[in-house]
Amino acid sequence: MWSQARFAASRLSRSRRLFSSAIPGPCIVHKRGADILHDPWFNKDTGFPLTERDRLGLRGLLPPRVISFEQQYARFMESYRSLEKNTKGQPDSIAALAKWRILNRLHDRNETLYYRVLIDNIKDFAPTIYTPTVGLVCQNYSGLFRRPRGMYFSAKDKGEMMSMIYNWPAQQVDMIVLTDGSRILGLGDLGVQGIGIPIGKLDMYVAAAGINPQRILPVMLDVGTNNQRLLEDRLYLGLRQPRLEGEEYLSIVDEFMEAVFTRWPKAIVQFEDFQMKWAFETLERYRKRFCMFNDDIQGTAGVALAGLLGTVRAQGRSLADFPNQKIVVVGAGSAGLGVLSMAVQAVARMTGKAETAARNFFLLDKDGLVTKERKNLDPAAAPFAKDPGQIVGLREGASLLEVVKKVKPDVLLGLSGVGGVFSEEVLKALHESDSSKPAIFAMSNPTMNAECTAADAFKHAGENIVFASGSPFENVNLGNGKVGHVNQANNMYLFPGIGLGASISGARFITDGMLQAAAECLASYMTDEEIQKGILYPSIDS
Ligand SMILES: NC(=O)C1=CN([C@@H]2O[C@H](COP(=O)(O)OP(=O)(O)OC[C@H]3O[C@@H](n4cnc5c(N)ncnc54)[C@H](O)[C@@H]3O)[C@@H](O)[C@H]2O)C=CC1
Ligand SMILES: CC(=O)C(=O)O
Ligand SMILES: [Mg+2]
Repeated sequence: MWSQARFAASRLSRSRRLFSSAIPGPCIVHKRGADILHDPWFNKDTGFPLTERDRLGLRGLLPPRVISFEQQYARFMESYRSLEKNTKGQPDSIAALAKWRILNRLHDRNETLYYRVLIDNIKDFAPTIYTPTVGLVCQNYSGLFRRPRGMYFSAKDKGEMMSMIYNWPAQQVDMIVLTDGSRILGLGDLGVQGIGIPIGKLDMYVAAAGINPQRILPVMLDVGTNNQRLLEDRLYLGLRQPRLEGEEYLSIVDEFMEAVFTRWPKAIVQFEDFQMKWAFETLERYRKRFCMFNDDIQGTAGVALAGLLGTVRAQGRSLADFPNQKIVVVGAGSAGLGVLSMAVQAVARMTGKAETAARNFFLLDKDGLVTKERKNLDPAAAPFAKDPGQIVGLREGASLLEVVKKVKPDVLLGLSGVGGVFSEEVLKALHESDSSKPAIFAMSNPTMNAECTAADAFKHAGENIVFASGSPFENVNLGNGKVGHVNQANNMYLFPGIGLGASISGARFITDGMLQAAAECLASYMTDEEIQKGILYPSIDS
């Protein structure tokens, strides 16, 4: 079991790792003078000691006083705290963007200080650099853009990518997060503006897995957008054309993958926020050729499975009881289907019966309960479609309320991207479920797209629930000193470890077995005491 001592040891080794890889021993800077001050990888601002100022041609380019790293750190945190105070009472989006701006400016100026600040305050800053604020940043990216970060490959670069990849200044890249911007969180197609997601994900790699920030690369593959508002926006920074489709689309992704693995054969590519059809197709196309994975399908599934196993324990049942859990999954997209596939594999392993492994799982999409009677049934959803004979009292397309009333599930898990679909009626119906401790996973992002809020879940489904959401909510005060614990069921608990594990083991491919091991490992961190309090995942700052 995970003890305090191990926590402390792991934090220590993580920070050592960060410093040993982020600031490699004999770090040779090939730049001089002002070029160094304008390079966030090497810039120390006023922190350059006098000897370095002489050696690097910086004398006279900085005010004379040398400010230590610790003083710079304290000064930044002071500015941040005063900004926090000054934006209190302002609309949430204004305050959130102000916090993002101050962090982003530091990121653009001095990465060493930025990552130190981020790692030490990850719990406070994750909602800014990651969900929910990163969603707002993507929505407004063309207006917020000041300095480029990462690489942009567009449909106009066809035939050029092999040479373009050598424009990236780092000799070595370990982790790439790639998006085509087609399904950014629950916000839909944001085209080139989706670059904010790879940037935020890679910040988590540095903060949580100690990956060297000079060896990460956020990438936007701009194949156009079908977002009319963006196409009409004269300040939009991406290609103003409809998305490429079919073979034209795939040839762009193929060319990118070939270019990346030619220059960096040991890199790992994480596919992120691709619309469902391309998420599945690219995973199948590349997973046996390159070291890659799809975070929305596979990372999310691992985190959800860890939470589902924790839920069984929270109900006071043995893990062997997992196959008997009745689970309703709302959302048949890349994330929902990824979760179901992994949960079904887990049940099949436990029972040895693959044919009946999906028996207790129910899948709904925007047209309601998915059954074998569904016209144009998506092949990816077919393994989870119910046989009409199996669901007495329910029909094809039954509403969520009907399903919850009839099935009386142990778990209601949302990956629909639709805010509020776990309505008051649905939550009250769950209150009547058979389960000793029903669980609600409102996993869609950002906050406004969550299937329900934490407060509504505890209010309508009762205090005896387990609650998790994709974006953070505050714990809920239930009165009489009782607290409704809010978990953050987000793939951020797994992807940094998947990338780090694949990288340091030199894995050539990322297999289902590795993802399953990651999920089980995450679940095993939790003590019985925590699980009894409804805590399913470790605290973010650990
Ligand atoms: N917490 C986490 O770690 C993660 C959360 N997500 C979130 O999950 C959401 C969905 O992501 P994807 O599966 O990739 O999207 P997707 O677009 O592939 O799938 C969305 C699914 O929801 C269904 N849906 C839409 N309206 C519905 C309604 N009213 N009732 C029931 N189902 C409805 C659609 O039919 C579709 O099957 C997004 O908001 C995303 O942010 C995704 C990955 C990880
Ligand atoms: C967390 C995440 O990957 C998503 O919402 O898409
Ligand atoms: Mg995602």
